[in-house]
Amino acid sequence: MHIVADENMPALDDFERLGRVTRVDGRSLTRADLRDADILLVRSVTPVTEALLADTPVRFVGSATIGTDHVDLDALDRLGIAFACAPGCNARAVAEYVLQALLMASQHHGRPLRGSTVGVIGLGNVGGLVAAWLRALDVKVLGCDPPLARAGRVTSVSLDEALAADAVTLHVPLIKGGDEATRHLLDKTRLRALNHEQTLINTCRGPVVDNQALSRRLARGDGPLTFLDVWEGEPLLNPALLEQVFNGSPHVAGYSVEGKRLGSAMLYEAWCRWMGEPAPAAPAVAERRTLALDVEDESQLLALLRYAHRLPEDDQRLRRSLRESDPGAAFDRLRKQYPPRHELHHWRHQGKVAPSLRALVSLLFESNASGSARPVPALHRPAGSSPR
Ligand SMILES: NC(=O)C1=CN([C@@H]2O[C@H](COP(=O)(O)OP(=O)(O)OC[C@H]3O[C@@H](n4cnc5c(N)ncnc54)[C@H](O)[C@@H]3O)[C@@H](O)[C@H]2O)C=CC1
Ligand SMILES: O=C(O)C(=O)[C@H](O)COP(=O)(O)O
Repeated sequence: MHIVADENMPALDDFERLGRVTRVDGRSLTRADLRDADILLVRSVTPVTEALLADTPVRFVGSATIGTDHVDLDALDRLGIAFACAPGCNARAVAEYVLQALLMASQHHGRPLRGSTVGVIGLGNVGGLVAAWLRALDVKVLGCDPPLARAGRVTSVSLDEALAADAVTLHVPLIKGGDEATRHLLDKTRLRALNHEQTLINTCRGPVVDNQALSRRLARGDGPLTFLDVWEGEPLLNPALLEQVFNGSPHVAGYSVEGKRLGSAMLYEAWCRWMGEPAPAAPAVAERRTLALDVEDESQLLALLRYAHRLPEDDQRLRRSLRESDPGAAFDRLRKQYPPRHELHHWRHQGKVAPSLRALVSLLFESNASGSARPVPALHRPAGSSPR
C-alpha cells in the first residue's frame, strides 16, 4: 500500500503501519506524485480535482480538515474514489481563538463581553460551540443558520439581524456558487452597515468576506474592529488590509496539537470504516497537568486563554512576514513552523473562579477525548464502488 500525505500532517502512525508513506508539499502536489498511490491524505491547501486524480490508482482521499471547499466531490464520485474528512476535529481550537478575540475586543471597546450581543453566522461544529460558550457567559447570541433552521435544528435570526450585534463571528463553509453561495456573504453593502463600535471576526474562509470591499470600508476609519485569520488569495494577502485589521493571523485558528492529531486519527477511522474493519480504540486519556490560575474577571479569563495561545503573537509574526521577499512562501512557512499550541482541556484547571464565570470555565476544560463528544469522521462512498 502506498500512501501520499501532506508533509504538515502529524500522527500518521496508523497509516504508516498500513504501508509506505510519502510526504509531499500539499501546495505543489501533482498527478505525477500519485502514479502508484492508493491513498491520498491532504489538508486544505491541495485542490482535489479530476485533473489531479484521473488515471491514478488512488481509491481513497482523506482531508484532515473541517472545510472541504478545496475538494471536488462530484469528480471523486465520477472517478469512484471514496472521500473522508474530519468535521469538528479542530472546532475547539477555533472557538478558543474566537473567545480570545472577543475578549480583546471587549477590552478595546471598554465594555464587558458578558451582557453584550454576538452574531454567530453558521451554527455548526464551530459556531455551535462558540454559541454554547458565549451563552454560558450570559452573552446574548444572535445565531444565524438558515439551513439548520430549515431542518428544524435551531432557531435562526436573519443575517442582517445578526450583523447588528456588538460583535459578529463567521462560521460558514465557503460555497462558491449556486443558491447557497457564501462567497462574499459580507459584501460591500453589508460591510457598509458595520460601524466602529462593532467587532468583526472571520475564521472560516477568506472569500466569505469581500476583502477589497473590507479594505475600502476600513480605510474610511469608522469600520469595525477586525480580526482576520483567513484571507482572499491565500497564501498571498492584501498587505493594506493586514495594516488595517486589529489582529491578523496566517490561517491558524484551528492549529492546535489536539485538532491536528484528531484530524489524522479521524481519517484512519474513516479508512477502517470504508474497509469494513473495526474502528481503532480511542486513545487513552493522558493524565492532565494542572494549570493554576484564578479566573475572577474577564481580564483573568483572557489571561487563561493566553496561557495556551497568544493571538497578538500570531499577528506580529504575520506582519513581519510581509517584509520578506516572498510573502506567500513566508505565510506557508509560518503555518508549517507554527509553535505547538494546546487546547485548554489539555490541562486540569485549578484556582478561584468567579461564580459568573464557572459555567464557561468548566466547559473550556471539559475533555472531548472519548465518549459521545468525540467527533466522528465523515465518509462519502461513491455509488457502486467497493474498497477491494
Ligand atoms: N481558520 C481555521 O483554521 C479553520 C476554519 N474552518 C472553517 O470554518 C467553517 C465552519 O466550520 P464548522 O462549524 O465546523 O462547519 P459545519 O459544517 O459544522 O457548520 C457550518 C454551518 O454553516 C451553516 N451555513 C451554511 N450556509 C450558511 C449561510 N449562508 N448563513 C448561515 N449559516 C450557513 C450550515 O448550515 C452549518 O450549520 C469550515 O467550513 C471551514 O471552512 C474550520 C476549521 C479551522
Ligand atoms: O480544518 C479546516 O477547515 C482548516 O481550515 C484547517 O485547520 C486549515 O489547516 P490546513 O489544512 O490548511 O493545514
